[in-house]
Amino acid sequence: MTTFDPRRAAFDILCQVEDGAFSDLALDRFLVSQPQTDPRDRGLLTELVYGVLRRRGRIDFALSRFCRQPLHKLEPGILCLLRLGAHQLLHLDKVPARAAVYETVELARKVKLQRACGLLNGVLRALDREKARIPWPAAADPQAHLEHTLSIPGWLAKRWLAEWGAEEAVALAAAFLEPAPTTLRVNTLKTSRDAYLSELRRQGGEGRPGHYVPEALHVLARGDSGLPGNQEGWYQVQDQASQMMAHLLDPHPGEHILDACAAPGGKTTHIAALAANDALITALDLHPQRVTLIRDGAVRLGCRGVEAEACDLSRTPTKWPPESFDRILVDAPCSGLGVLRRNPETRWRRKAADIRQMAQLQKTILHHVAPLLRSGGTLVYSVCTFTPEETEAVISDFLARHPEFVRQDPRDSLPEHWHNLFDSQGALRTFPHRHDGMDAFWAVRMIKK
Ligand SMILES: C[S@@+](CC[C@H](N)C(=O)[O-])C[C@H]1O[C@@H](n2cnc3c(N)ncnc32)[C@H](O)[C@@H]1O
Repeated sequence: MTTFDPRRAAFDILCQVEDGAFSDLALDRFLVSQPQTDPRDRGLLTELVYGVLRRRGRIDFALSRFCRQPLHKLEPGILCLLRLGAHQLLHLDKVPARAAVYETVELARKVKLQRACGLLNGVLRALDREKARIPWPAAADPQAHLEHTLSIPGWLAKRWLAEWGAEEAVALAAAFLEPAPTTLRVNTLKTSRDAYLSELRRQGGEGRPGHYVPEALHVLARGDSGLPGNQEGWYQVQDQASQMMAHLLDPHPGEHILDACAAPGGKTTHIAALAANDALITALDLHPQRVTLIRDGAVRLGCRGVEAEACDLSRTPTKWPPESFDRILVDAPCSGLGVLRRNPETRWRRKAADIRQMAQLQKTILHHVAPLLRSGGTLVYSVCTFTPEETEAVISDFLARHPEFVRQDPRDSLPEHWHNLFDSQGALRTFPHRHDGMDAFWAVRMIKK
């Protein structure tokens, strides 16, 4: 077993994220390149990267009390080192304070920022001495509590308070600070959930069935050799909320189905499995390199009938005649605020203007796919966010422009224990602090008259 320096790797990955990389992809890339390494180093690296990104608001609140310069005036590399050191001091019980300070100063030397050693030493030691006396804003001041204690950017905190009220906004923010569960969709084309769980246990792991989706399995512990059956296509890593969308679409064998925004293909391959591998599925995505992921996934999972191709649905699609499809899923590009646990940097990247832009794109995509659905066909619109602009407002706009569609309350056709996931308008809404740890998704089912 080889070793690597988790703090150095975390620094490099956080710098990449600062330059626009996605933390989950950058972390995966690094971990895949270091297969034979100590699980404790891998664990610390993951904790450092996700922890700093999730708790940045709180870390900065603490640092700004001890740093004479405003944080935004610091060199990005130095600020990154300060955040790494502060996260260890504030949130990692298992790292002794002396080690957190010493290792951060040493790291500064390794990354050629030795000129910051004095600053790092001074600020981190002061933080360690005074950390019990930091006046964290309490829930009585919900805006400050959300921003500085729970690390929600100010503009988002303001929106959540207006939309949800203080108690719910705080509960949601707290849930988004926790790591997301590892949830699998067991591939029923190759095995069953019971058989997979038995195999996981046989190899020293542990899991528990998802509460809602019959294929969902939460992994509680991995065996020594990881998860069984990756190459064999026994599973797809997929949040349980995401797994609900193919069930909402309700595909049947023999149908022609359009998955309009399909990459990397989690829902496409689920649709294939639910249709007993006997549907023709046209899977589109804007980005050709992401279309490759759909094809690779379909091969690994043994899905037949998947035709994946690049297509920009912000333009009118001309390849398919009207009424070509029996069912359409629009799993639209969105602000992604429902998956903050998995993409923690999203909270710092998103701007209010993005939400308006996304909503416009979602309306355009829906408008362009509407003619492709046959009369009597089913259209499901889903997003992994919960802003009113990208959910109810998109559907109101769509139904006003397309009176040939009606909303359908799907509860009658779904298991009874799903019913509490629907609001009074028949929209599916999931939240991590309420529903079996699921990501926050929103979806509606519509029928073409
Ligand atoms: C939420 S993701 C889809 C996730 C996918 N359904 C799954 O379950 O694996 C949204 C997708 O929309 C794609 N997209 C963005 N703009 C698009 C456009 N104009 N036309 C088609 N696809 C688009 C993105 O590339 C992205 O892959």
